[in-house]
Amino acid sequence: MSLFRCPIPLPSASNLRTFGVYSSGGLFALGIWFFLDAAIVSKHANASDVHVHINSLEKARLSAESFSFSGSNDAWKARLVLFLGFALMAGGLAGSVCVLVLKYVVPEYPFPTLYFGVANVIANSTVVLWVSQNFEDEYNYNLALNITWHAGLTYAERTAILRQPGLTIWLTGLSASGKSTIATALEQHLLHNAFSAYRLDGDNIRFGLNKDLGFSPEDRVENIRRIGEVAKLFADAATVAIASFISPYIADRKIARDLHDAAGLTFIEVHVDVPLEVAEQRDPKQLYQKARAGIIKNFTGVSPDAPYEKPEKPEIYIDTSRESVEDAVAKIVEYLESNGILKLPKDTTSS
Ligand SMILES: Nc1ncnc2c1ncn2[C@@H]1O[C@H](COP(=O)(O)OS(=O)(=O)O)[C@@H](OP(=O)(O)O)[C@H]1O
Ligand SMILES: Nc1ncnc2c1ncn2[C@@H]1O[C@H](COP(=O)(O)OP(=O)(O)O)[C@@H](O)[C@H]1O
Repeated sequence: MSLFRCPIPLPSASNLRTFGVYSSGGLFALGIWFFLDAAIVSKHANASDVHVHINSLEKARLSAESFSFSGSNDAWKARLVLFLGFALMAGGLAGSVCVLVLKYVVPEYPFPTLYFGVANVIANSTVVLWVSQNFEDEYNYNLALNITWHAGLTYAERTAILRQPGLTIWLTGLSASGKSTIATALEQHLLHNAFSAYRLDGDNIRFGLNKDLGFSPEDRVENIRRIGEVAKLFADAATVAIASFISPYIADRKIARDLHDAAGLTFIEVHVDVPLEVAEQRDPKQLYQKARAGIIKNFTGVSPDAPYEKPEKPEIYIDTSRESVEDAVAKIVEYLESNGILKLPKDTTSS
């Protein structure tokens, strides 16, 4: 039993000893509390599991440096810290097993004394299992797909160089509500004011990227999923992506929004509203006429199987039966300026 006695003589005063026992217990409890607290905070802030050890490092940078000796060496530093962390945890686990076998598994120590040793092993094993499980999932996933994230410039670096933020302005509404007309005018207005802007339009995208998709509910879901991803790339490239799609389903627009939120990019939903009768009167492509005649199936707002779900809380609402195209553009620009998203020069006359 003298195996674990400290070789350095310690003060023998009994209250000093008691103080030592309680302080080490307190420190242990504090350590566990900090660990759990950091894990919970990390979970909320990063929406993923344990990031406690490498929170101060940018994950994209870490992955990009996986096979490189250049860069800031963050990856190597993180690996060293992780290696030491895992080595300490493994040492802790091995130590707890030794203590259990040598100190507690003896006939004189039945339950509950034996429980101290067992609890020590369980505590150490749980920490090791939990941490390794969380790291393993992510690396296995990337290994299985054989892909590595390559980070170049960060979004912050791009926007600083280009001196403009990236964002997505998402126009949703019935066919002929005025989405394309407003999107075109807005794109021109921003470009004339030296902002990079690019319009992604329902009709146009279906000539290329999404030419394999029709208007069944499944195809519309896929259409919006792809556009959400593309718009996010434009926004990440420090451009104003102006997406004008019917995008009839609330859930799909939310997916596009969440994608931007997760990347820290601004997403502004604009409901381009119009009464169905007004849209039908406009009917610039005679699509409503064809839908009423039964020539076009699944036509949004007309066919019972093609509903339009209005946004519940769009950032901007425009009723094009009451507001002109110029009013609509001014309203969007006003929103961008008053929310500190873009600042357009005051003296411009171009639109
Ligand atoms: N069945 C049916 N329903 C709705 N729209 C139809 C349909 N068939 C063809 N079109 C033309 O396609 C344009 C809408 O494409 P989107 O990609 O915006 O639609 S969706 O978001 O996937 O619902 C739409 O363009 P806009 O009028 O500019 O909205 C129409 O020109
Ligand atoms: N206030 C308005 N805003 C937008 N378009 C309008 C407005 N008033 C009339 N229009 C007309 O309505 C039609 C809308 O067509 P479009 O922009 O292609 O709509 P969508 O892209 O939603 O199908 C155009 O012919 C446009 O000139």
